[in-house]
Amino acid sequence: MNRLLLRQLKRATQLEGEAAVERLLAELKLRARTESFPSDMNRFLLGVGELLERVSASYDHHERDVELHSLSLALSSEELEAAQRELLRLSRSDRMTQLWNRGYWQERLQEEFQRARRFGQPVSLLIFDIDHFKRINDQYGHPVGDQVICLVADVLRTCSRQVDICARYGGEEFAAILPGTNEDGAFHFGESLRLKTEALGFSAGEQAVPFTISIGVAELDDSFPDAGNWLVRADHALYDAKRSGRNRTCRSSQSPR
Ligand SMILES: Nc1nc2c(ncn2[C@@H]2O[C@H](COP(=O)(O)OP(=O)(O)OP(=O)(O)O)[C@@H](O)[C@H]2O)c(=O)[nH]1
Repeated sequence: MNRLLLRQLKRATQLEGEAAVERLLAELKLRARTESFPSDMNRFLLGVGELLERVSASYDHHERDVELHSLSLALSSEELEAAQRELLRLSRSDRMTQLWNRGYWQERLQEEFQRARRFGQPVSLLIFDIDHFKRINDQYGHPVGDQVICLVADVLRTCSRQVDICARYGGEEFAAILPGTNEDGAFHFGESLRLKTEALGFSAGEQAVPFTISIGVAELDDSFPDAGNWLVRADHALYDAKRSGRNRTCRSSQSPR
């Protein structure tokens, strides 16, 4: 409604906005019914009253429309944000196991390296792979190999803490960053993963499919120049575990440098 009219209304009724319009309507209706008003004036006032009511109803209707549209806009922006979050999660996940993928894990490795250097907290790396996995594929077929990969991923997921950053590093190889964990803790975690995996007892049809994992752990220490070197140290420990007979956990600190 135009501002001049609203100002006049306020002056006449001592009220503002909707309350002022309502007071005016009530007043018009009352006066239009009194005998002292000439009948054509009555009709005119009733007409003005109806017009004002219609304008006010249509205003309410539009206001409701605006509210509904704002609500649906808010909803669609929420849906958009949820879709973006889901896309981001997918771009960071490994399709087969739902663990983090190698690319995202490597980003986190850099971050955790910087964080540990900055705050001096212990942090360890754990790398492991399934022993003689090629034989599992060759003997039982690729789909069984895939199932074994998923079972090992489940063991890793269920044994790890919420703060641990676990990934399928590639093929049958896995990696985990363990914040706040020293080498003893990482070794202990590795051993529990290894024993749980060994005890899984998976079978393909009638045939039991035994499988084990070999693990290397490395706690970050001041002598590692960068995150890449830290990874190499854990990899060396994994290599030691393979070389010394598989199905075991080896520590980087005990690897020949
Ligand atoms: N089923 C399946 N096989 C895979 C996948 N990714 C890699 N592989 C296979 O995993 C096997 C890994 O073989 P190797 O690197 O020789 O290792 P390994 O046989 O486990 O031997 P060690 O590690 O020395 O104990 C290869 O045959 C790959 O084809 C996958 O997603 N699914």
